[in-house]
Parts: sequence; structure tokens; C-alpha cells
Amino acid sequence: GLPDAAFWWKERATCCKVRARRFGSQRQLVVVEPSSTAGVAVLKLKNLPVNSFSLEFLTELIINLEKLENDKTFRGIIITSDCPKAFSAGVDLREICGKNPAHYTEYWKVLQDLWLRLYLSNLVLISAINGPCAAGGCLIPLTSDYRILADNPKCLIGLNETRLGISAPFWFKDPLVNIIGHRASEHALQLGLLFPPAEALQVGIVDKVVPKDQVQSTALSVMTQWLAIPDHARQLTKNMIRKPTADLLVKHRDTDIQNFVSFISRDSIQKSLQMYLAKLKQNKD
Ligand SMILES: CCCCCCCCC/C=C/C(=O)SCCNC(=O)CCNC(=O)[C@H](O)C(C)(C)COP(=O)(O)OP(=O)(O)OC[C@H]1O[C@@H](n2cnc3c(N)ncnc32)[C@H](O)[C@@H]1OP(=O)(O)O
Repeated sequence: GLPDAAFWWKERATCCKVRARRFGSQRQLVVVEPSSTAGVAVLKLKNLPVNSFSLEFLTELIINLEKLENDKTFRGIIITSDCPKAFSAGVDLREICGKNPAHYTEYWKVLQDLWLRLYLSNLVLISAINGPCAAGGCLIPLTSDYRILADNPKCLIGLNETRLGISAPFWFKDPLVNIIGHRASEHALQLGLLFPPAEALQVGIVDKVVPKDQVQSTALSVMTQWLAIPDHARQLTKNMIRKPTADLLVKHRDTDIQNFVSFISRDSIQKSLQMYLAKLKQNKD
């Protein structure tokens, strides 16, 4: 049979602690605070300037999520950004450009870990999306139970991978399909659409759009509704709905890593990524 989620978490948590010691960073990339509501933690992403997923940031994020998962005082987490420029710019392109296969392998494994931890979390996860959220950055909202987006034209959200000349992995695609449906996903994924707030709400990639200064308070009031349901019933139900999707990754992790490493190592892919990164650097306002 398949190893269960608890096994993966335990094994990977150990790897993460070893990795965290290796980075030994003084910077705190993830800040966790209790909220005004009992049982609810606020997790702030703080990898300046845009919360791109560096290996170090992913590692810190996983460790913090694991701590919260095991801390009986918490039943829910609101995930938000502490970077003025973005909720998350997704995969840090410097981690997947110009590195070696061993690095790509490690990176992809850690990204899978984050996905599994979020997607199968027993806690209620609410994304308070207070900035742009691109590609891999959507991993957090798409694995959350509820998504609130700030009503600001800069707050674009979507899986724009194809615009970089790459393709979103199946475990980004599956939650999107589960949330917005097959036809809308075909459209969104192939065209690499980044939705502004009104369209994001219409297509269903977010559940609520509110003024930026109300994102946090709305997240707390939605959380209160979710916490009114007994945990055991909600957890059983969440697991029942999500397990088939999660099992696809658990079962095909190694093949997925191999596919990623060989894909990302291609010269043509490396060239497109470098061009995209160069364009980002030029587009400064
Ligand atoms: C088989 C399986 C197949 C699998 C095949 C492979 C699958 C991979 C899946 C995942 C893919 C991804 O997530 S790919 C990543 C996709 N991400 C994006 O497209 C978002 C790109 N970023 C943006 O659009 C913008 O930066 C945005 C977030 C809106 C903020 O705009 P602003 O104008 O406020 O700020 P900027 O000046 O652009 O950004 C600030 C600095 O951060 C840098 N920066 C921004 N995004 C970055 C990023 N993702 N990685 C690195 N660096 C980034 C900029 O270059 C700037 O650097 P300096 O100039 O030095 O200051």
C-alpha cells in the first residue's frame, strides 16, 4: 500500500531540520503570530521582495507549518504576505536556472513536500491574498480551504507557467481543476491567464474579493464560520475529498521529480527562463 501522509511528514520534517541548520540564516522568512481569535494563527510570508520560493524559504515554511500542525492550541491558519510587492511570485527562477540536476532534484522534492503538507493539512487554511500571486505562488491558495483576494488591479492571480515557456505540473493542475472545473482550467492553463480580482472571483479561483484593508478581518470572520464545525467531522470530510488527488502525487513523486529534472535541464527551457528573468529585471518602474 501507499505510505500514509504522516509517514511522509515525519521523514521530510527531519530532512528539513537538517537543511535549515545548513542555511543557518538570521533572517526570519516566515513569521507566525497568534491572532485575536482563539485557535487561529496568522502565518506571514516574508521573503522580500516578492516571496519567491527559494529553497531556504520553502524549508522555513514547511518547518513552521509542521509546528502548527502539531500544536494542539491551533485549529486554523491564515496565510498572508508581509511583502508589499506580492503575495508570492512563485518559484524563485534562480533556483531552477543554471544549477545542476542534484539541486533541481532537491528543490522539486521540497516543493512537493510543501504541497503535501498544505493539501493534507488537518487545520483550516485560509489564504489572505494581499498582493499579486503568480504560478507556483498559487500553490498556497490552491491548497487552502478558502481564498480571499484584495480588490486591487495589481493583484493578479493565476498559473501563468506557459508564458514562461514551461508547463504547470499535474499537482498544480489537479487542485485548479477541482476548484474551477475542467473547461475553465483548460483555458486558464493553456493561455497562462493571470486574473484580475473581478475575473478571479467570476471564474472561482478565489472565493471572495474585498478591499485590501479588509482582507485580514474577512479572513478571521470566515475562519470563525469554519471553526464552528467540529474538527473531526470537517477533517474526515476534507481528507475524503482530497485524498484521491493527493495520492496521485504520493504515488508518482519519483517519476515527477525525474520528469521535472530532465525537462528543466533542457537548453531550450533554460534559455526561455533566462529570457523571462531578464525581462522581469528590465520591466522596473
Ligand atoms: C514535467 C514537469 C514540468 C514542470 C515544469 C516546471 C514547472 C515550474 C512550476 C512553477 C513555476 C513558477 O512559479 S515560475 C515563476 C513565475 N512567476 C512569475 O511569473 C512572477 C514574476 N514576477 C512578477 O510578475 C513581478 O515581480 C511581481 C510579483 C508582479 C512584482 O512586480 P514589481 O514590479 O512590484 O517587482 P519586480 O521589480 O518585478 O520584482 C522585484 C524583484 O524580484 C525579482 N523577481 C520577481 N519574481 C521573481 C521570481 N519568480 N524569481 C526570481 N526573482 C523574481 C525581480 O526580478 C526583481 O529583482 P531585481 O530586479 O533584482 O530587484
